[in-house]
Amino acid sequence: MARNLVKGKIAAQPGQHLIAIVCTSLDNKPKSAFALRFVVNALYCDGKKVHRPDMGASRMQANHNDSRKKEQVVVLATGGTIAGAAESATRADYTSGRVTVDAMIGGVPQIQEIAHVRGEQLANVGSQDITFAIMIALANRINDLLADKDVHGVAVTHGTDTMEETAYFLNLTVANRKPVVMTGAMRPATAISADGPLNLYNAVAVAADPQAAECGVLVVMNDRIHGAHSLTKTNTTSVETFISPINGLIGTVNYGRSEYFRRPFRRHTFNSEFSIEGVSELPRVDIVYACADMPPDLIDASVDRGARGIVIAGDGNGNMNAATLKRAARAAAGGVLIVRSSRVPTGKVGRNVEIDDDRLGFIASDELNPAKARILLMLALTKKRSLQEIQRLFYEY
Ligand SMILES: NC(=O)CC[C@H](N)C(=O)O
Repeated sequence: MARNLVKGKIAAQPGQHLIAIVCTSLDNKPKSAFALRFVVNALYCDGKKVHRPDMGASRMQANHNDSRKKEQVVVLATGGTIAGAAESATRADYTSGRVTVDAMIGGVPQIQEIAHVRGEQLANVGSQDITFAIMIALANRINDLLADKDVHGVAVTHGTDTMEETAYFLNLTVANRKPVVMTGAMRPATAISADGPLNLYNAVAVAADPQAAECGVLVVMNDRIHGAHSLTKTNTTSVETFISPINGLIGTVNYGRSEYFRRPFRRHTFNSEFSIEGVSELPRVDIVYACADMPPDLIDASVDRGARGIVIAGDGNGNMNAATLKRAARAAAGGVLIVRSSRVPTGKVGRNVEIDDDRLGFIASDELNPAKARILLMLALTKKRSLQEIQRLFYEY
């Protein structure tokens, strides 16, 4: 493939350092504006290479699937509403994980026009029943598949309830630059206006798109492309359920045509320091949800049950009442890792704001919600690490 180096595109924004992007054109002789595609290879900030490609530096061209050769994409199915079935097209009650991967792919024959697609059934459960054993099997299978030079990308179908947890787990444990794209549905396969088929079509299109490489694990739902670090589920039934409240969308995809706005800033996949090679189980970490006048002995219950870490879904900026704070401090002094996250869906939890983390030996979750903070802490605890090192992980991933 011809490589045409374009140097010195400037994308400075008010308040930012000047950033120059070195781009490689994938097409030496563009026939139209749409045929031009760029992959950002490296970013330079004040003359120094920035290893984590930035957010918002440039808006890339929309892709153009028609002019591209068909790539091989493997769909790994785990269940969820996308594979759900109801008694009728208008019933709200249904059962997740009824439709097989072959039936899902067969239901969208147009998908074979954008990629060579084949499926594998890894599980078939509602995502409330996803286990770490399934997540580990999924990460291992993705790592194996992506090591095959003929596989361009992987799409994973999954229930939406815990999709953000599996996405974040894979973001830390898949060690490859190729696209990994998760999708699901809010309406079962049998419903009027089921959203699963178009979501699957769009997810496969993104998994076949060279621009989706090095973005970490992406989630494609309802025409939006989210990053695993940022996205969260916000509505119990609506098709517009996922938002990325902290860092915003990675891009959009409309009938298979994607457009990218930014790249994830945090470390992931190919530059993650985590590995699940040889790991079959993870240490226990519990989540304790804070509320007014909460009973403090929930902390003791977790400690007594052998939790190696506790994530507090704190009020506001990771707060908890004085009685709980006392028990959490006692647990921390006994070697249990205490991470302060928040039950509030947006905003960071910073260190030493109303609680003296330095004195009590606590960790602040920074941008991670409780469910994702738990996953990071579980992976962090697979190896001996100091408090400072674990706090660093919360700033970097
Ligand atoms: N829309 C969905 O996928 C949520 C339903 C189901 N509980 C699941 O997570 O699999």
